[in-house]
Amino acid sequence: MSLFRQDRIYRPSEKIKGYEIIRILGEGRFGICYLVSYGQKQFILKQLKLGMLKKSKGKLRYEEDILKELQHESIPQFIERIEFNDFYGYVLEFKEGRTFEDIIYIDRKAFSRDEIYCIAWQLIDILKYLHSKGVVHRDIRVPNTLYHLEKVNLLDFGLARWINNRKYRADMDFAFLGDFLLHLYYSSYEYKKGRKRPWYEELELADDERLFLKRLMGVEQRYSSIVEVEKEFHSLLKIEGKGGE
Ligand SMILES: Nc1ncnc2c1ncn2[C@@H]1O[C@H](COP(=O)(O)OP(=O)(O)OP(=O)(O)O)[C@@H](O)[C@H]1O
Repeated sequence: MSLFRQDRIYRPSEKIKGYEIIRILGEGRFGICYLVSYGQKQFILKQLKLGMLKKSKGKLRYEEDILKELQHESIPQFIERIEFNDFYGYVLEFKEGRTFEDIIYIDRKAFSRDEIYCIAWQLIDILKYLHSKGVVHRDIRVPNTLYHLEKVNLLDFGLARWINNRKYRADMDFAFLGDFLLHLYYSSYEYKKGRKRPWYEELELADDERLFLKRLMGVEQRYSSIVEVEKEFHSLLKIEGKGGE
């Protein structure tokens, strides 16, 4: 998809309202994501493509509207909107870390069970916060999550919506969480020749762990709320002796 006529890509060392471009981090269908600096600090600047902004009839504004309402240490803070003639974008807090996608598929890190439980715990905490604020993320995936010093950060609220219990339900996040955790489990899996089996047969999982994942994924009765997910996860920690209360 080419840029709309007025869209301009900014180059390193150019400035936008005092923010100096360091480099482009990514270009999606809807925008360009820059790493920028202001004084000594680094930030993220998201430039929305003007053509898409028109076509999407407001949908591109959800990330901005939603991030403005959130305050959580694992979610980038909204800093400010920047708008002038042919530019529409916003500045976000820069979060440290590599994406789980890079850690799993480039670094080839094999996550231990303890690490997986610690990551799951943090993601459940983030989801509990989001759902309590009336937000469903709908895109918790390995390229949208950063890991730094054992802390998880959740990015990319482009598909996030206000929960309305019709089209946008909180439980939509559970299958994403389940699928995300499966990527972590598979990071240490040794593939064997032969017939491909479903994950719940292939992975070596304790019964309760398997049921927990199946319920997240909707293979068994889906959890009704993040509070229920948290409760079940808590009992799992106790059963597995991972230090839960
Ligand atoms: N707040 C942030 N802190 C640090 N890095 C970030 C932040 N936001 C985005 N990034 C980095 O920039 C990359 C691109 O960001 P993002 O996924 O939001 O935009 P995009 O790739 O242009 O959009 P999309 O993935 O929706 O097409 C991410 O993979 C991440 O590495």
